[in-house]
Amino acid sequence: MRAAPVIPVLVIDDVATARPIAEALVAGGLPILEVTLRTDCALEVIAEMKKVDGAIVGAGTVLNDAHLTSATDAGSEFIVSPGLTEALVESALKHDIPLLPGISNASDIMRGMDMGLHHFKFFPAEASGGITALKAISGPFKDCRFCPTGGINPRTAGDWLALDAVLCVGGSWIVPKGTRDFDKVKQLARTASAVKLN
Ligand SMILES: O=C(O)C(=O)C[C@H](O)[C@H](O)COP(=O)(O)O
Repeated sequence: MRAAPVIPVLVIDDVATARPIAEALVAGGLPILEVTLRTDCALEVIAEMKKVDGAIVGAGTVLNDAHLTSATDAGSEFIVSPGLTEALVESALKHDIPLLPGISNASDIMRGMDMGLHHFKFFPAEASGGITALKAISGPFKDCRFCPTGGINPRTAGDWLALDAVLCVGGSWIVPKGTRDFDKVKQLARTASAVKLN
């Protein structure tokens, strides 16, 4: 979560674009890549992106033990989920892989803490009340850190990153769905990696 200010959330449906997209993101200063399991070829995309020097590739949209197992087998180095279940945490412990589960209220955080977690994705960040909500929710949990994701854009990323409780943000804006414009991806990554704290 500290390796880059922005984690690109990727929805890739053409394996042929996996490597050039990963190369563009790494060259643009965003080495942490979250490949969502939202497309049929996502596991192949993870394996392809892992071949790129400097890329740290994980799987997103991981909902259960079966997803986590196949994502780990494909070479994922971390796991992101929109929510938090005991089964998923147990699966991550079994596979000894870092897990960033989604939370959107105090009870979710407390369940996570009961299982030894202190780092969470705040999802869906804007729809859950935005910065005001995260400030209020994170108040009682001084040791917890967050990666807000969902509805964040280049104009608001700096506002989120300025919060002490926020280590990084996630977002899909860096790689528009279906893009083959890899120079543009590099440019968007450069801008995101240099985001100024507002
Ligand atoms: O697929 C998942 O596991 C998710 O949790 C959803 C993604 O994180 C958001 O869809 C990204 O949000 P946007 O940047 O607003 O597009």
